[in-house]
Amino acid sequence: MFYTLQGEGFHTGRPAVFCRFTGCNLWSGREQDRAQSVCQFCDTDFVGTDGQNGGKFKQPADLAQAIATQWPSGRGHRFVVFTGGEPALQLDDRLIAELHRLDFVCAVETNGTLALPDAVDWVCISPKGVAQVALTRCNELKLVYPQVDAPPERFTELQADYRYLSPINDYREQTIVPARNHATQACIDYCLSHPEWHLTLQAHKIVNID
Ligand SMILES: C[S@@+](CC[C@H](N)C(=O)[O-])C[C@H]1O[C@@H](n2cnc3c(N)ncnc32)[C@H](O)[C@@H]1O
Ligand SMILES: Nc1nc2[nH]cc(C(=O)O)c2c(=O)[nH]1
Ligand code: SF4
Ligand SMILES: [Mg+2]
Repeated sequence: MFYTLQGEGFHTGRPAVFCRFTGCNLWSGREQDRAQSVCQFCDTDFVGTDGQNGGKFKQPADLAQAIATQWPSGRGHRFVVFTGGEPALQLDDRLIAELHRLDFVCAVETNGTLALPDAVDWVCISPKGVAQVALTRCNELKLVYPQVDAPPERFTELQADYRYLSPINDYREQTIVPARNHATQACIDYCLSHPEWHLTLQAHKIVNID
């Protein structure tokens, strides 16, 4: 868990507590499994619960309280982003209810393959490779581009208020993003010829924050 600025998509620049769940249904998180996985470009270490402010929380209220502790005291505009790993494996109605009680707006970053609690306030789906997207609508669709098995045209039926292309980043580089590499140029070209798609950059990597 960490307090930072949302670096991607619609809410870029917005202060948020990030709560990163362990585990994913599309990759084990082990390097030796990466090449055989459905999702092969993940830039994130989601193995274990020993990360920054990590731990195991038995009750939803305990996790909600730990999240609230991250927020600057006496300040409103509370916003939490559930990510991972794949948060849909663990997120449930009780946790969302506890966070709503604590006045948090709840967002989720998901690969879209699994159902989510209805009460989540903001859903960002980021499809991966051949994995079938099970959700039918979202607030934002944030497609990592290019992906041979997941071209933008595959998602025309998926309802989304906003559609973003996010240049695929070399997973070996956690921080530095070249100003304009091949993937970024490909995103620019696609957006210019398909104006319903907007470019988003991983701003946190550019400015080197969490
Ligand atoms: C680590 S994932 C966790 C949430 C969820 N499992 C998912 O895939 O959306 C968080 C975000 O990082 C993006 N991401 C992961 N690896 C990336 C990479 N190499 N380049 C660009 N975005 C990446 C994902 O597409 C997703 O939008
Ligand atoms: N600043 C920042 N913004 C982010 N947006 C999505 C992230 C993620 O890993 O889910 C992420 C992240 O790890 N850091
Ligand atoms: S990007 Fe998301 S779906 Fe892909 S391995 Fe990472 S956590 Fe899993
Ligand atoms: Mg990230």
